[in-house]
Amino acid sequence: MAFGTIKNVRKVFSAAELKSRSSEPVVALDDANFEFDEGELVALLGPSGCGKTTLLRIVAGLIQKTSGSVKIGGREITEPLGDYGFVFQSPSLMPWRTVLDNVLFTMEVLRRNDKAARARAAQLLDMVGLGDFLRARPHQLSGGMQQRVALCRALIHQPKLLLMDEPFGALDELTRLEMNDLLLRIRKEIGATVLFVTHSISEAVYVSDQIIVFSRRPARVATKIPITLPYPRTQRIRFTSDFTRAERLASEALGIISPVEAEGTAA
Ligand SMILES: Nc1ncnc2c1ncn2[C@@H]1O[C@H](COP(=O)(O)OP(=O)(O)OP(=O)(O)O)[C@@H](O)[C@H]1O
Repeated sequence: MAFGTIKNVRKVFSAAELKSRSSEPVVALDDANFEFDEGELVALLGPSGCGKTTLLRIVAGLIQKTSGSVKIGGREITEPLGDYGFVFQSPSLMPWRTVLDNVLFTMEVLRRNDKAARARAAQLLDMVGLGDFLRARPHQLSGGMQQRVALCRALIHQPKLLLMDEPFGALDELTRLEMNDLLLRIRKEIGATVLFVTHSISEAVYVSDQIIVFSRRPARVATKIPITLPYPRTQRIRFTSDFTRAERLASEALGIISPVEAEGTAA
């Protein structure tokens, strides 16, 4: 049985939720359907405003769906899911706290900030290459380093599910490539299941096992693209025909190129 099942999920933001009397309801998601296995990394790709963030928030139980079913680990999500980590586009670190204490924040909220938690935080920070920055403050770190701290904060309580909302979207390209490799390495070591929202076709192909391509709002799943590129993946894989084929399929699904054009290009 699949670890996660998204079935006929629809989300309409009512005029009341929009906090404006004159607003029309917004259909953010219309009949989203897909499944994923435990340990899988699923990239969610789609045009801006098509409801990707909304879907992550529904999966986390932070907002209610209008209809449909979301099951994680066999359980229907009707309230905030305890066992998940969330990484946003902005690292949102607390500037007055050290790197270590930012990571431990999750454990404070869970009232599990003990010696073992501190040891794990230090171990995670070491794993992402920040072992020498435990006592640093966020302003002393680059954007990529701050996002590594945010990743450790999301993983400190060993969640089964990691939700990532354009986590590397604000980084320069080289840092982003590095973070893609870091994500692949961390995921191998930790074994979490990941739902990963991105706007980047090549990032989606590089990091994922499956790409779910959404149509324009109201979003439906346009295509599911299995990514069968072998592991371990290194940047060189971007220059293989299997990689460019997956990019082409995603570009077609997004309507960036037509299938006919794509055939012409390939010839
Ligand atoms: N809390 C909310 N109240 C009302 N409407 C909302 C709310 N959150 C999202 N929406 C609307 O739902 C639609 C989908 O938004 P969402 O942020 O999920 O899209 P997205 O695909 O993540 O976009 P992007 O890629 O630009 O981040 C948008 O039209 C947005 O205005």
